Amino acid sequence: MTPPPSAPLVIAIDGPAASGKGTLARRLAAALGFAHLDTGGLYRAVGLTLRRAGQDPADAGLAARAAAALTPGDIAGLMADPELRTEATAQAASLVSVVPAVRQALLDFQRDFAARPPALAGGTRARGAVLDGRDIGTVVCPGAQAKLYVTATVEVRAERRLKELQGRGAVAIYADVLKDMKDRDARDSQRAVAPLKPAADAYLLDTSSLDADQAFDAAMTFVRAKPAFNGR
Ligand SMILES: Nc1ncnc2c1ncn2[C@@H]1O[C@H](COP(=O)(O)OP(=O)(O)OP(=O)(O)O)[C@@H](O)[C@H]1O
Ligand SMILES: Nc1ccn([C@@H]2O[C@H](COP(=O)(O)O)[C@@H](O)[C@H]2O)c(=O)n1
Repeated sequence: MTPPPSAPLVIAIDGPAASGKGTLARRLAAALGFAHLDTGGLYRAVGLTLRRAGQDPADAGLAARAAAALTPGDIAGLMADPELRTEATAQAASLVSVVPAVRQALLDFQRDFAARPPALAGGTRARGAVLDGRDIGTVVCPGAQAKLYVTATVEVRAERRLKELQGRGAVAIYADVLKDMKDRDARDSQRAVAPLKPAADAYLLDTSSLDADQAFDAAMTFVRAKPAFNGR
């Protein structure tokens, strides 16, 4: 008889904006044959929905209603929308993310992804899931087999975001990007529910002086040393 497929492994990656967690999460997922979920995209989807409707993302009631109404189909569409990646949408996401009912509405989607990761491109079964965000190791997947907290100085992160925005043809000024990043860091780490913070058992990875390859190598060494990942 064929043994049942083993439960998917989960890697939780948290950290502040532009620390490189998304880049790292995508690379780890590709290397391990895992599915990847950018959970920031979910909060951005709520923020963008409100902006498009001309509604204030700081209005807790409207934000909660928008989050509860989002279907998986809406999420897939919004995740592919270029406007999801703008700084205005990032700020809207940060505003809606302080609302407990918004976080609750998005929790099942994230936990379901971790428990039943979707098939990879080509239809291959994913052997696990990598989720990146702010509260994955602490709230969404506290039982994750590997947890990383990726960080970098705010100045380095603002430089990275500036380059990224300019690379996309956006007009951006370093001082504005730095200020937005500081505002978002403060709101994300000081909110009452699920604030940005490392899980007690997370591996702290400061990428301030690491390039993306070096960050990936360090993360892979950490993950492979975890008993659950032996042989992967
Ligand atoms: N170690 C690194 N060194 C230099 N640049 C990096 C590194 N990691 C990622 N980058 C670049 O920095 C930018 C931000 O990276 P990324 O999107 O992975 O960050 P993030 O933490 O997921 O941000 P956000 O939370 O805002 O989505 C991207 O342009 C990416 O290519
Ligand atoms: N698990 C998460 C992920 C994100 N947020 C909020 O969304 C904002 C945008 O996230 P990005 O990763 O795309 O930058 C972020 O600033 C947080 O406010 C969250 O609360 N929890």
